[in-house]
Amino acid sequence: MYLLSQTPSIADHYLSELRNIQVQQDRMRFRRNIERIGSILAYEISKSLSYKTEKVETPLGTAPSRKLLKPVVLSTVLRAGLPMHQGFLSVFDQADNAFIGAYRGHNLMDDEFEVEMDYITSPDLTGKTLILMDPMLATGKSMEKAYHALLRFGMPAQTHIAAVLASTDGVQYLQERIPQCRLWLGAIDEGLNEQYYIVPGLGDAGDLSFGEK
Ligand SMILES: O=P(O)(O)OC[C@H]1O[C@H](OP(=O)(O)OP(=O)(O)O)[C@H](O)[C@@H]1O
Ligand SMILES: O=c1cc[nH]c(=O)[nH]1
Ligand SMILES: [Mg+2]
Repeated sequence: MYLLSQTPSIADHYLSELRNIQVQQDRMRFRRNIERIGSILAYEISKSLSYKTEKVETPLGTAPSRKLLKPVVLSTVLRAGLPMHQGFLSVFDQADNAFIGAYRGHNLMDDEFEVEMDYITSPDLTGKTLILMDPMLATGKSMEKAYHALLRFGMPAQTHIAAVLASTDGVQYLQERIPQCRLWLGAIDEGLNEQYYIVPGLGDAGDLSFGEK
């Protein structure tokens, strides 16, 4: 597991703004900060990927260079994932893209919820590098369900899962159920409240980005 907050950086400043109840009223800044952390995580993931070496022709000669070995597919859970997706896409600009419509459907009988999925689209994933992202990893149910739903589009060579903010429970949930996926996280908070929101967290990332549902 990679944890961005382990090393102090400008990403901490972006995360502090994301959490701040006053600053987060500025929806554009909120989306932009999610996007910026997305780009940083994308860069960190890029260091773990494989590259082929080839020569590139410059106006003055030829230079050795590296190119990504395998195609990357960026996959995002709607809605809150959209700004993060944009941040990843600015790094992996040639990537193909997958989208999953998922939301927490509440069971009226108790406080539990099931993740409802009503839309999924993806290119063939066979042999590719899949990066699945969602800014919030709370219980981990959305991410796990999204991953398994994506497998019907083919088995990726490797899967990376990225989140801006995760809960300890969510991390454990994914590590137990899909240990083959590598986790890339901005920060981890200890708590989950009765509604399964991350505490102290930042609130509802989808609502803060796009307005209340
Ligand atoms: O780890 P989990 O417990 O599954 O929770 C995380 C999910 O919950 C949020 O989505 P939400 O249902 O609020 O939808 P939204 O993005 O449309 O706001 C968030 O964006 C994740 O997708
Ligand atoms: O804390 C949380 C949990 C799920 N979704 C969010 O947006 N925030
Ligand atoms: Mg939401």
